[in-house]
Amino acid sequence: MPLLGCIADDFTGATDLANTLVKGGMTAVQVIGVPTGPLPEADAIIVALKSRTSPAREAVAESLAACEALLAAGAKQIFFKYCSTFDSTEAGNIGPVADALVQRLGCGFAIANPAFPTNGRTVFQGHLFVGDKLLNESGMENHPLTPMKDANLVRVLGRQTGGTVKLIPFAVVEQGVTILRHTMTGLKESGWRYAIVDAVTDAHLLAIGEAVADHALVTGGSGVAMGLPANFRAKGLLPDRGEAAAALPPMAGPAAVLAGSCSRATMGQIGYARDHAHTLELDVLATPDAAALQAEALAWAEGKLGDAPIVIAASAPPEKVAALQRKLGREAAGALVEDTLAGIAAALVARGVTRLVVAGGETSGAVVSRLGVTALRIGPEIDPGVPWTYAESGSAGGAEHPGLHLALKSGNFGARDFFLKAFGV
Ligand SMILES: Nc1ncnc2c1ncn2[C@@H]1O[C@H](COP(=O)(O)OP(=O)(O)O)[C@@H](O)[C@H]1O
Ligand SMILES: O=C(O)[C@@H](O)C(=O)COP(=O)(O)O
Repeated sequence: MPLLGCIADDFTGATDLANTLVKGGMTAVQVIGVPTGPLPEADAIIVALKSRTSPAREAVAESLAACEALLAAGAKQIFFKYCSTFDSTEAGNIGPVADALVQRLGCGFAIANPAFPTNGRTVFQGHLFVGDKLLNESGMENHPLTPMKDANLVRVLGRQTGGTVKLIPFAVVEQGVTILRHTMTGLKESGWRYAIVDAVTDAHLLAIGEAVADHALVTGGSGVAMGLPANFRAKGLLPDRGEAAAALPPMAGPAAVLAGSCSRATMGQIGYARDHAHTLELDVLATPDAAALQAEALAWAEGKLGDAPIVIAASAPPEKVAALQRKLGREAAGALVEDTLAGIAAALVARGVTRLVVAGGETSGAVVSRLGVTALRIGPEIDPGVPWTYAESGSAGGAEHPGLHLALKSGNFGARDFFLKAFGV
């Protein structure tokens, strides 16, 4: 029976959250899509949806279905995971999904906290910073699907929800768990639906995590989940599992990286790979045709597969992304690139690739879905927020595989040498 039931709005976000929970000593399994059968055994189940950019009604329906499955399995607390850069549009989906979960759980109130200080995301006076930049000056204002043009999260969430949003400021958070707990209870009793909670350090997140021990619903990034394993341990529900929580089968076999993220960190990682690995950069604008791009990539990969990773990227700078979007429309442009990379992934697995890094949340959703993977066990962390995961043997995109190691890298996570470091190169 899972202790914590999680609903993540994209696949990299799900592994990021799972990674935090595993580091806190919980076993975690990431389930792909709304579960239809019995859930695997784990302390935390993370249902990975691709709902960040889908129409709000679909995102709500899928999230509620996931919530039902987690509650039916016995989950004691529900966590709604979204991006540490609060990726969303004016229409949602953070507000609509959170509203639906608050209503389903009958809890009236939930915190909203995307902070992840280790990766430079902090919230101060309700404003989200990425490093020393406000969110809307961090590059996220150019995101292909969810451009973030306002750093004031009280305002951003306020536009997406039918409820009300209040700030719990730094000065309150600094006072620690007891004051935080009272403040949250007070807000709930006064009819506020959400509190954006400031957090600048891990110590703040641990205090917030402890203060929400008895909340039916917690919403946020993976950072605020840091404090949750200790709550279950304090209640005598979680044994000390130590490093065993992150054990995966040994890794071997041909390696590849597929990048569909246009975020700054990924663009830097592609730049590094250019000098250190076989790297192909697809020009989607010149050839906006999935079949042709796949044929180009597979012909290029011929004879290059081995222990050192090959890197195939569709990523492009903002002006090229904008040009493709003008030509095809925003959604169709994203879908074309996702379809291209998903097809390449399936073909590479059919050619024996068993270790795969995918850069980008939407991209990971497309790739993992095409591979037909249904569950990922979470293993050791490569860089903050990005663990190796393992999918049991099965058939991926029509080809049998002996088990796949996958690392789903959030667009903006990872050091510059991530694509090689992940494989120990
Ligand atoms: N060259 C390109 N032109 C237009 N869109 C692109 C291009 N390369 C990637 N994309 C799209 O940009 C989106 C990036 O989103 P995602 O994979 O979630 O990355 P991130 O993790 O950085 O948010 C995807 O839908 C992807 O298909
Ligand atoms: O919280 C985060 O930043 C990540 O877990 C996440 O959700 C990233 O999404 P993508 O940038 O779309 O990969």
